[in-house]
Amino acid sequence: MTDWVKKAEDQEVAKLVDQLQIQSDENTFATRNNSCIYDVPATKNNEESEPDVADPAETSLLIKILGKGLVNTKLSLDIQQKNPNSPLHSVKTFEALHLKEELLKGIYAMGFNTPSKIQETALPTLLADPPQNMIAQSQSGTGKTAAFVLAMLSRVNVKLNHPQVLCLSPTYELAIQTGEVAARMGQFCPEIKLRFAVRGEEVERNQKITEHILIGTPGKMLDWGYKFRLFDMKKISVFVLDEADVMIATQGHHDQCLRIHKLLNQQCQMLFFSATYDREVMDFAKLIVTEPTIIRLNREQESLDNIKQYYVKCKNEEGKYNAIQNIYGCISIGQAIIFCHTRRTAGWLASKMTSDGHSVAVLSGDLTVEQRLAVLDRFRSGLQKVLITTNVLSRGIDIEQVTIVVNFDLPVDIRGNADCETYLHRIGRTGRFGKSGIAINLVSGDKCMAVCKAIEKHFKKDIHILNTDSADDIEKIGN
Ligand SMILES: Nc1ncnc2c1ncn2[C@@H]1O[C@H](COP(=O)(O)OP(=O)(O)OP(=O)(O)O)[C@@H](O)[C@H]1O
Repeated sequence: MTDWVKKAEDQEVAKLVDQLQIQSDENTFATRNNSCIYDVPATKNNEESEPDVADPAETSLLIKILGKGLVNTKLSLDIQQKNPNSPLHSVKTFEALHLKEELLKGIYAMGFNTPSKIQETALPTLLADPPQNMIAQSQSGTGKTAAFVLAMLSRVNVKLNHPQVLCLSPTYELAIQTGEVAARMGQFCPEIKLRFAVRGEEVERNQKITEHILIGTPGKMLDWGYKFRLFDMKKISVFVLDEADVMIATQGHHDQCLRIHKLLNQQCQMLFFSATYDREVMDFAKLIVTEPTIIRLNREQESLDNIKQYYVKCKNEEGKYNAIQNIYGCISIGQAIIFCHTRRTAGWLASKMTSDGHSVAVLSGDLTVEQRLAVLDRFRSGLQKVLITTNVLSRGIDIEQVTIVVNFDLPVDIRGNADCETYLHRIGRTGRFGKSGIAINLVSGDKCMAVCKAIEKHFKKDIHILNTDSADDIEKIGN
């Protein structure tokens, strides 16, 4: 494993992302616009004027890199047992799992003293004999990766020199992240060999792969296992689908994962892990995973209880801008996020505010993951007080210190109706942990007003009118 550890360490993600430009698929090179967001080009392409949305794989990577350790949660677990022969129990210590000593040493060397909530329940099932299938869901940072990596390492029979464990990730960078965890956890097990099955990794056509664990992206895995037959898919005993929601919901990945799944042995242990599962994705997962134990960590309920909500009537975009000018002094006392619908609006607003001498950060979909990290780091460290963004700042990315959220554009679905879930998610960023927060909605036109009213009705919480031309009203926001 030593070479492998070194390799993983050498491939520190920050540097990687820097060199590589994130790709949504190993075979597609996304062309990125690295030019400064403030330079809104004269000829604007469609992407800029369409609603800006987050790429789930990029978001996962961002969340992983931003994550600073285990998220402690008091949320309850929801467990469904499809196989009546697999009694469920939980462990309070890693010793209780009866792991190989070297593996336990690796866990402690990583600074893990006790299992996290999801690990307590998942690990006994993951390590059980006979092997049990699992579909697990819990929010980012709760210890899923560490759990399945431990299962992967503990299942390897080092006497057999062929791949026994496959772990699929949606992107190169996410695969490397998982590999790094495996390398660290297995650092005292030099006999366990791992290999990345990602672009740039090549194997001679006439050679067989002898490593025990393959971590990679679906395309490369299919090439190696099916097209070039560099290993025997039927000999795989553990199959892990990480970021299962992204994998299943992304067309290309979906097909490739299904093909891999079909080539596997019936007895292969199937483990699906994800931070979220849409209903369809969960239904699909249940369809292809036989008798799974399903573990879900109940979602933290975002609430509007601690949030004062306002709306400001504006004539047009300029009117909205004036409203922001008027409240700038107030919003920049703490930290504020301004949400726009499109990259174009975000860019326009940022350039206007910048030219008026305000210091603002911008985060939109045309930035690389590395650029987004830099923007978030600056904002989180308080260097910039105002962050202008789109829906690309999607759920899961936590910025605790936000006190005001401004909806420059109210969130709407493709039919133009109020998107209440996104509204809750956006403004739920403020007013957390019992602190009070403020949400200001800039409303122009009847359609927009109707959206605002629909949101008010949906949550049964008043959204009060705010006149940003009135000093008294503005003072009201801060109190
Ligand atoms: N039992 C533990 N004790 C202490 N730290 C832990 C434990 N398990 C995991 N961690 C640490 O917590 C962080 C989050 O863990 P992990 O990456 O496994 O979570 P995750 O649920 O897979 O998150 P994501 O969905 O972002 O991949 C990591 O820094 C990891 O090293």
